[in-house]
Amino acid sequence: MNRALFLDRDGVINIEKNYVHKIEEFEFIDGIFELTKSFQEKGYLIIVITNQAGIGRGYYSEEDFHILNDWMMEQFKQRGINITEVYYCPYHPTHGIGEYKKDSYDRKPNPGMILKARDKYNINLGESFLIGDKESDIQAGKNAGIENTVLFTESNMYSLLNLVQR
Ligand SMILES: O=P(O)(O)OC[C@@H](O)[C@H]1O[C@H](OP(=O)(O)O)[C@@H](O)[C@@H](O)[C@@H]1O
Ligand SMILES: [Mg+2]
Ligand SMILES: [Zn+2]
Repeated sequence: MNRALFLDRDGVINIEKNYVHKIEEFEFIDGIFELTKSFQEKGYLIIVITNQAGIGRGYYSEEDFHILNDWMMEQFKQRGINITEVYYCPYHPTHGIGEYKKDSYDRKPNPGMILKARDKYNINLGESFLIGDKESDIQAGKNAGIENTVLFTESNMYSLLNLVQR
């Protein structure tokens, strides 16, 4: 079985600026490359799980998301870090427009995205980690059965480097 580091995107990989959807808006958070590299070196898969209701709200398109996402994955790849997969949920239960107005099992705090990754990559959630910037991220982890959850604030990204040694 595999172990994974599940990462929220906005507020953990990049600075949260409300519905970031353009490359020029995207600012990596200090320490995220070191953190993901240290987990990768310990054999963890790096998997991103992100609510992207900005799509459902009509602020940007799925195409916009994929352009930014491809660019983001390339930045990690250039530093020798492999993001196994990025799961995203475009739906919003009340503010979604048309087909995007939906109460989705994938939308955090629901665990849908984590469970899809578990099944596809044979992940032992009990030995995995999740880092999020919101309580709903942590709840999604708990709802999926991940015990090692970390609510991230700017101050402690580097302190997370020793998470794995323990
Ligand atoms: O990677 P994340 O942190 O799951 O992405 C969060 C953003 O999609 C978006 O989330 C929230 O919007 P909704 O309530 O889901 O519409 C807000 O916190 C926005 O500020 C975030 O940018
Ligand atoms: Mg976030
Ligand atoms: Zn725009």
